[in-house]
Amino acid sequence: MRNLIAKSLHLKLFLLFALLLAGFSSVHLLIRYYWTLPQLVTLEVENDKKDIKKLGSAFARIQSEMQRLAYDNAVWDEMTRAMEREDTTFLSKNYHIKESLQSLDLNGMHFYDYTGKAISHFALENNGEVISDSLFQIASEQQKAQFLIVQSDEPVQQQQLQFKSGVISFNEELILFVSSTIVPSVGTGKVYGSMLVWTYLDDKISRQLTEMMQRHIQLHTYSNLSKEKLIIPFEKYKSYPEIRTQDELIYVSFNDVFGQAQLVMAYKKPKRMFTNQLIEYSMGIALISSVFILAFIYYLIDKVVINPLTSLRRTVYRVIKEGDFSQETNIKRQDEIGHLAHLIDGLFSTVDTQKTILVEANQKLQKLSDTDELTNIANRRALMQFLKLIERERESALFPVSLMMLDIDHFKGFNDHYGHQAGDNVISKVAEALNGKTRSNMDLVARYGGEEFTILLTQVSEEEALLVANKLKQAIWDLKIPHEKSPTEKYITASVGLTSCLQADDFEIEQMFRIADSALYEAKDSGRNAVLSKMYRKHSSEN
Ligand SMILES: Nc1nc2c(ncn2[C@@H]2O[C@H](COP(=O)(O)OP(=O)(O)OP(=O)(O)O)[C@@H](O)[C@H]2O)c(=O)[nH]1
Repeated sequence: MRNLIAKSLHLKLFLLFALLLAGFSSVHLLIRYYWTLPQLVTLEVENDKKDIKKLGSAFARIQSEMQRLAYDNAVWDEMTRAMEREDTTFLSKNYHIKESLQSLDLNGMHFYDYTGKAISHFALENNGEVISDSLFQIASEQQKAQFLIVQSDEPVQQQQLQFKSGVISFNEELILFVSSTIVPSVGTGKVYGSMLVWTYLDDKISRQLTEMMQRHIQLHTYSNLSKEKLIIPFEKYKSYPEIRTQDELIYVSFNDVFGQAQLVMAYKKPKRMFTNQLIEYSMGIALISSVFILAFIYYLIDKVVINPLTSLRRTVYRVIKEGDFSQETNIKRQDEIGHLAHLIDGLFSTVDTQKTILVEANQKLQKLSDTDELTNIANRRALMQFLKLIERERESALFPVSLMMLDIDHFKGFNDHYGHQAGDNVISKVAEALNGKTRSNMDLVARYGGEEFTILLTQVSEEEALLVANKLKQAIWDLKIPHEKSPTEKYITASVGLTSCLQADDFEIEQMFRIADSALYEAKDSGRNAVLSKMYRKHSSEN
């Protein structure tokens, strides 16, 4: 795997992006769990506490409204007089009116003297039925002590107006009450008794609270609720680290006048400003968009950098493999990759030019090494190469093949008489004549050495070869180069030894030379300016 990565830019890039994605996700998760979520949770707890505080205030407001109502009626001189006289008729006529109680959302209105003795009372069920035995009429002394203010045998002479209010339970019914001392209209003085108003803690109150809180508030009795629920005592809600549980509702308990939790208010817990699901979605969306963004960046880098580099690499590889430096990268850009491609094109072009120069130089060198300097015809080396080629390509249609050895007659005498330079000129002229009388594409005229030539004929019969040999001999005579020192002729002449190999299988280079040489020897011996053909025989068959 490491090897694969080391070799591929694509893989490196892919790995880098995978790392980026993993890094991004980790950072996102860390921020989420160690910073965002705790902050949101703290904020949520704060908001829940604010709600509970608001709930407490709303409940207090209901109580203070009842208190105002009690004040409006209790602090009235007419009332003090009626209380003094224990004028129940006055009280009944003015206060014990069903409609006014209902319109005030009250269930009961009671008057007591300063000792706590009930003087007049009026109480209604919610359906409008009069309660004959008012709960407060039959209340115990202990209970009375909680909701009434004055209970001394002696009348209190001078006292400020006083209130008591709270929740109390009677016969498993929860009741909200307010009691007020009855004092003259100045708000202070002799206490004539107490007035008490009360209401069931039921739907009426729940509706009022719902309206004030702008959210549905249910009322429950503490003892009716499952003990598994988290019920937060209103007095302690501030110290609670968490308000929420798995429950749908938040429960807040309020104490009765004895300090016992009696009333529970419940409301649907407000929707979180955040939900885990929302954060999960955001994480998911962030991850998906990151994948897309990284994929797009990957695509861009691939298109802009890696692909052009790959194309460059392929071109360079192909050029090296094929050895054809005339190719181009075909990348036309202004940036660094464009410059690199331009440089590579330049390099290719330089190599191509150098190569051409080298090839030409090699060709020239080849030609030089195959050419005789004096005569400009093939030299012995080229001749031998051609013969070896024939030997190798036996199957080819070159046969029959004839080999002639041609030697200028009495050349020593010519040289001695006319000088070496003149001798050179003769050699050149002879070569030219031989070349002119042979087929350039089928035959080869080579200078074998000194004043000796070899003529190789392909695809000719023995007879034809003999004709050619004679033609060549005649061509030299026809040059009519005077040779005063020749004992045989007045012009330069040559002798030719010839042999022809008809079968490819019989062809042996050395044997060809041997027989042609021997024929030449015999031609010379016969008086020169002669052609002598000798039958070819394979070396092995000769023996
Ligand atoms: N000018 C010149 N002379 C050469 C060259 N190569 C060889 N020779 C001369 O050619 C002569 C060859 O002489 P020989 O081999 O004795 O034979 P010949 O005098 O030609 O007599 P035959 O061959 O028997 O007819 C020698 O004198 C060589 O010096 C050359 O390149 N230029």
